[in-house]
Amino acid sequence: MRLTRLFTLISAILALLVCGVQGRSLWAEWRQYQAAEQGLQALQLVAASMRAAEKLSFERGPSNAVMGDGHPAAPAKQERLRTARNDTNAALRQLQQQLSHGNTVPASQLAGLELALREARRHVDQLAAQPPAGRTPAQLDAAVERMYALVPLALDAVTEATRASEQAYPRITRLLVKARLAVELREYAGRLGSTLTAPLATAQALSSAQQQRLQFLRGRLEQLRQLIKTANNDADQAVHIKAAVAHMDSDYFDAGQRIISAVEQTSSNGARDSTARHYDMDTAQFAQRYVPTMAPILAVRDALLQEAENQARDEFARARHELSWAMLNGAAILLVLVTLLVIVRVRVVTPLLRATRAVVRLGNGDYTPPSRISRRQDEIGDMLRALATLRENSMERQRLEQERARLIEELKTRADTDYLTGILNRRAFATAGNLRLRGAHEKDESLAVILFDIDHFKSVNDCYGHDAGDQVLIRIAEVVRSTLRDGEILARYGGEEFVVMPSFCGLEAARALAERLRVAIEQEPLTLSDGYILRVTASFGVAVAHGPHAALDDLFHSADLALYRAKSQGRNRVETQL
Ligand SMILES: Nc1nc2c(ncn2[C@@H]2O[C@H](COP(=O)(O)OP(=O)(O)OP(=O)(O)O)[C@@H](O)[C@H]2O)c(=O)[nH]1
Repeated sequence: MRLTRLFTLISAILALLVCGVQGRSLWAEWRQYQAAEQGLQALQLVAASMRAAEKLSFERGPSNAVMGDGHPAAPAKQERLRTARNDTNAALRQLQQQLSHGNTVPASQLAGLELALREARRHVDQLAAQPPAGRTPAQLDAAVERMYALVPLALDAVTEATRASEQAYPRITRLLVKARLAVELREYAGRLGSTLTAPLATAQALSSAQQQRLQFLRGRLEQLRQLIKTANNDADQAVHIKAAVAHMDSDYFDAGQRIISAVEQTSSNGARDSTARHYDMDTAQFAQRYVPTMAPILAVRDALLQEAENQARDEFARARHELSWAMLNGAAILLVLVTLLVIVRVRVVTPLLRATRAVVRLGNGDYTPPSRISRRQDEIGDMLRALATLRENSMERQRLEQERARLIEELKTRADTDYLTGILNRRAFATAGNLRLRGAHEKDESLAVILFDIDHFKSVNDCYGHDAGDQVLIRIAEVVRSTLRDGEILARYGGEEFVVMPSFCGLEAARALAERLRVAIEQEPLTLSDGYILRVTASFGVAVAHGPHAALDDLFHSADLALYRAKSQGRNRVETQL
């Protein structure tokens, strides 16, 4: 696999892994954050339902007052009932709104409560519309019971919501339970007071059923009080909760209960149940004194709810904080990863690839210099510099090899070339001659050799100097060369002696060529460097070889004999072998 592809693959896998881990952790934090948000909403819902329950509890007092009054009831009592109902309606509306905003509890759960409330109010209004004599105790009890049943309905409507907030914030479960216990306590305290309403209104002693009810309610109240006071965790021992509980103890369980006991005492003072009792207060005065003592119970509820809300808000803030951190953390890790990958790519992979390409180019003999020289001080920089050195060395080696080849070629040329005239020397001619002789054998052709020698050359040297002799030799070679055609070999055989090997031909053709050369030399005026013009002649010996056994030396020997004859017969002539 190519390095770039491997790097891309590794980068992708790493990015996926990191994104996966970060995404998982972010998802968990997000779920926690959402649960905390929902739990907070549910908690507010619980508080709203408890306040609605409180208003329903309050409504009972004015309802009882109207049912216990004449017909029509006193306007002040009617007004109090209207206000209480409006308060209840407002509290229920608020609860309804919160239910419809939050997703935790369907708003339809309030429908049962609203139906029961309408029914309870209808009964209250029906009884109030009748003259007091027409209101039977059973009807009154039924109306009161209907009102009693409303509070649990209100509390039950948000049971689901309570669970949601408990799930989100398990630590505050006890606080919510105790807040609900406080609501119940307030409810039972109200019922305790209501139990005395009839005896006070009729100035009668408490019936035994009423006394039993009082005992039951007192027991229940004490039970609830102890449950609220039980220390479950640090949260419900918060200072303001303890202060609220202490206030409830002194105001309700002390002062409030004394009011109840006083009424009870007066009731039990008479000899017979049927005897009229002279209570120190009527129902209104009783309510005026007793109802305020119940207020601290709701203060306990509020303190518990407040503490629960504080803790929930802390948890929510913590969840939000954790989520922000997780997001920040994830972004930072991704940023670091991307930066690292970019650094590795830019600082390692790309230079490596560039170096690889450069090495491949070097291997192919391409010595194109790099676009820029690396100034890096790390290992990659060392490698790139080593590569530059390798390139320079390779270039130098190539240059040396080219020089060597050129020198070899030059040496080869020099070894085959006559230093003075530039034509082939005797050695090269022997090589070429033997080659051609073989060709002649193969083609069954004749091969001729023309040997010629400048006449009286010694006197040229003697008269004009050795340099002039050299110039004559050079010019003679030029003249002969220009006379010959391609394929006809010319060489300097030694001293002032030259040899020509024409293309495959017979003796006559060779003789004719020798004659042409003789005439060309004879007719060429040779101008020396100092201005002298010389004319020289040459004598020619021609020999021909044919057949498979011909040898170059024999051929030369024959030509030499012919040349000798030409010299001896007067020079400037052509002689052929005999
Ligand atoms: N300048 C010069 N002279 C050379 C060279 N090679 C040989 N010679 C001279 O050529 C001369 C040859 O002389 P000889 O062999 O006596 O022949 P010749 O004077 O040409 O007389 P014939 O051949 O009999 O006509 C000698 O003086 C050599 O020194 C050379 O490369 N340059």
